[in-house]
This record gives sequence, C-alpha cells and structure tokens, in this order.
Amino acid sequence: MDAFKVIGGNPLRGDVVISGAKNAALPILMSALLSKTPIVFSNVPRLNDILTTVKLLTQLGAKTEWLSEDKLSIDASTIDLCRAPYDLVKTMRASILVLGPLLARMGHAEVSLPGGCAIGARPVDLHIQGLKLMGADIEVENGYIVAKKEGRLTGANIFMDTVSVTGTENLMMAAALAEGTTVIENAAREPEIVDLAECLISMGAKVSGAGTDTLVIEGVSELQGSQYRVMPDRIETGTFLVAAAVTQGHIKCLNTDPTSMEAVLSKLQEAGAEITTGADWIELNMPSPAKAVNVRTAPHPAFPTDMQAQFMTLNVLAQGTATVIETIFENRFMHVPELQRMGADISLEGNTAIVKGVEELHGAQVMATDLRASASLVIAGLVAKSPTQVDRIYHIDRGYLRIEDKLQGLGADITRIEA
Ligand SMILES: CC(=O)N[C@H]1[C@@H](OP(=O)(O)OP(=O)(O)OC[C@H]2O[C@@H](n3ccc(=O)[nH]c3=O)[C@H](O)[C@@H]2O)O[C@H](CO)[C@@H](O)[C@@H]1O
Ligand SMILES: C=C(OP(=O)(O)O)C(=O)O
Repeated sequence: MDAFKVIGGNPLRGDVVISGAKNAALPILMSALLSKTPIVFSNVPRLNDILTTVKLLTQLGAKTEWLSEDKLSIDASTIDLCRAPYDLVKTMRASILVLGPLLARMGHAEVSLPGGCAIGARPVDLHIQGLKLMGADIEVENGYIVAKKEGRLTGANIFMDTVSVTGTENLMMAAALAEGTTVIENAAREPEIVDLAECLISMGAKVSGAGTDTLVIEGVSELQGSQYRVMPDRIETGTFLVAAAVTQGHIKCLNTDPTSMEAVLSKLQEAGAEITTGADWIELNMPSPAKAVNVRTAPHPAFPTDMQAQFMTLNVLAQGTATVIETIFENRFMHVPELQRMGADISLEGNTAIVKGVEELHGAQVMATDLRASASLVIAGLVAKSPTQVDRIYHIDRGYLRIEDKLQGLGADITRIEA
C-alpha cells in the first residue's frame, strides 16, 4: 500500500487548480443511466472513485470513453445488466447511487448493501423507503437490495426523516423518469444536489426547488443526452485553504466557486485568515498563527462534516481551545488518536472533541483511516517538526486528484512511497 512521506516546515505559496467535485461527479455520472443517448461530462476528476464508477457503468453494459483528461462520454443505451456487485460497492459506498436510475430505467436493480464504513454505520433505509413509496417492490436477499417495478415508477410525496445527500440524489434520479410528480421534503440542500438537478434539467428533466428543502420533480417518459460540466470541488478547495492557513502561507485556488463554501470561508476568517474572492477563485493569506475556532458539523448550509478533520488539525496548532462537534457521523474522529500521536492535545467526550492548541507537532508514522482523516494527517505533516509518514493513502486517492503534485506545486515537501 502506498504511503506519503511529508517533511514539514514550508509555508504553502502559489496557485493551485481545483478539480471537479467528486461528490457531484458521482451522482452526475450515474444519471447517464437514465438516458438512451450519450452524454458528455467535463471537469470530471479522474480519481479512484470516478474510475470505480466508470468500471461499474461499464460492467452494467454502458460504453464509456475518456475524450480528454477530464472529459468523459457515457452511452448507456446498451445497458443489459442490473447488478452492482459487492466487490465494487465495498470499495465505494456511493455505488448505491445506481439504485434509483437503474430501477427507473430498467424496472429492475440489484445493488449490494454497502455495509458500514470507518466513519459510521451509514444505513440506506431512506433510499429504500423512498423508492418503495414510488411503487417499487424491494427485498434484501443475500446481502443485495433487489428492487423491481413493472412499468414506470409512480410519483410520490416523500418526507425524509434525516437529511441524506445520496438519499436525496437517488430519489431525484428515480423520480425524473417516474409517472407523475414527486415531492421530496426535508431534502438535502448541498451544492452537489443543485449540480445534479441542473444536469438532469439539461437532459430534459423537470426539477424545481434544488437548493431548498423541498424538491419537486415532474416525471418525464424519457431523457436525452446532453453535455454537462461538473461543479468545482468545494471540499478539495477547503482542504488546500486549511493547509495554507496551518502553514501560514498564501495561496490562490483557481477554477473554484466561493459561493458554495460560505461556512468554511467564514470559519477561516474567524481563525485569522485574510480571504479575497472572485467569480472563480479564492485567495487566502495567513499572516499569523491561527486562532482556535469552534466547529459544529450539520447539513448544508452549515459547516460540512467533510471539512471537520481538516479543521481539527487547524485547531491542534491554534492559539486557544476549541470544541469540534460532529453531528452527522457517529465515528468520524478516527484521526484524533493519530493526531495525538503527533503531539496534539485533544480530549473526546461523545461527539465533541476539545482541542487545546499546542506550540508544535512532531512527525510520526500515522495511519489514514478515511478520506478526510487522511487529509488532516497530511496537513499535520506539513507543519510537524520531524518527518511524517502517512500510511494507507488509498483512502486519499479515492477522493483527491494527485494531491501530492498539487501540494508540491505550492512548495510542500511530500513524496509518495510506492508499495
Ligand atoms: C458521495 C457523497 O456525496 N458522499 C457524501 C454524502 O454521503 P452520504 O450521502 O452517504 O451521507 P448522508 O447525507 O446520507 O448521511 C447523513 C446521515 O444520515 C444517515 N442516513 C443516511 C441515509 C439513510 O438512508 N439513512 C440514514 O440514517 C447517515 O447515517 C448519516 O448519519 O453526504 C455526507 C454528508 O454530507 C458526506 O460526508 C459525504 O462525503
Ligand atoms: C465521506 C466521503 O465520501 P463517501 O461518502 O464516498 O465515503 C467524503 O467525500 O468525505
């Protein structure tokens, strides 16, 4: 398994080009299953979760072709299989996103239950309940969700008990081809939902309310191919901004969107960062050590759970004491023991971490446990007083495109140790 060796001490400086958003691209690529004509997607980040998605779509019978580094064509006219197997689903939970579109298009879908993962149990009951309300017959057989519907799904009123991002996305895609109108209440409001809605609209779907907690989808009988550009990755952007803040650097993120990340930018300013923004860029200058900032994760537009680990590292070295509260996932503090091994002063009380800023961190051999935890350890390594080795970086490769190249471009001393 590959690892990163990080030698700390260099403030990050310069420009970094942000890639397309993993969490927008995943549902958007799956939405190609709804169309019988080809779709061309651009700004697709060619990272491991996307390669897994391409493999899954290909196994289902779709034709996929990379037209350039970030442009992908998907022709799902030829799909002939309705099963997402365990060996793919276990490497990427977001494979569950085939369920809605496959069922809507083929009247049959079998998707392995994803099971729990490092950050929590992550059930998919809301996906299943919503599809049942749309008339699907769903059973769990031998670890697989087996969903069937004779004829088209039917529009329904769906109230989601918990705000779920991929749950909302699955139901939106299913509803796009259903007969009648679907109303999803307590829907997720993440920018990635808006991006998926815009993609579906470009294919001929009738979706309104994206970005609010009530989505209305008037089903149509078919969708056509289109061309769609994936939104910039707000979590990758936030990760580089935190890395620059922690190293007291000065960077500019290009090809990004400041309007999708207000909570994160406001917390960075509270920590002492000077931030300027343009239509598609964000510049951060950190003139002095960060001040501690309290963070509480919650669904958009509140502070994103996918930025919690990175802000934990910021607080570890900040002046003062902060509380970091994780309200979305029950086990998303796996980076804490690793940061403690580097000298962090963190105590945990349930879903709250109390972080007392320390003067410095020392390097250590640490283990990445999930995607954003890995990023928090890399950031810690960028300021540690001795070398850090971050093991199991397959987690980071799942969601960041060539992070070491981008960090090197900003002056960081980071190298990949290939297994
Ligand atoms: C591929 C993708 O976009 N992943 C993101 C997505 O994950 P994902 O869509 O899996 O996360 P959800 O929004 O569904 O999860 C939110 C909460 O709802 C619970 N829940 C969810 C579904 C369900 O059927 N039942 C249920 O109880 C989950 O256990 C969790 O506690 O949103 C998360 C929350 O912003 C992000 O951290 C992930 O990066
Ligand atoms: C948790 C994440 O991804 P996934 O839902 O794919 O596990 C993430 O992007 O931080």
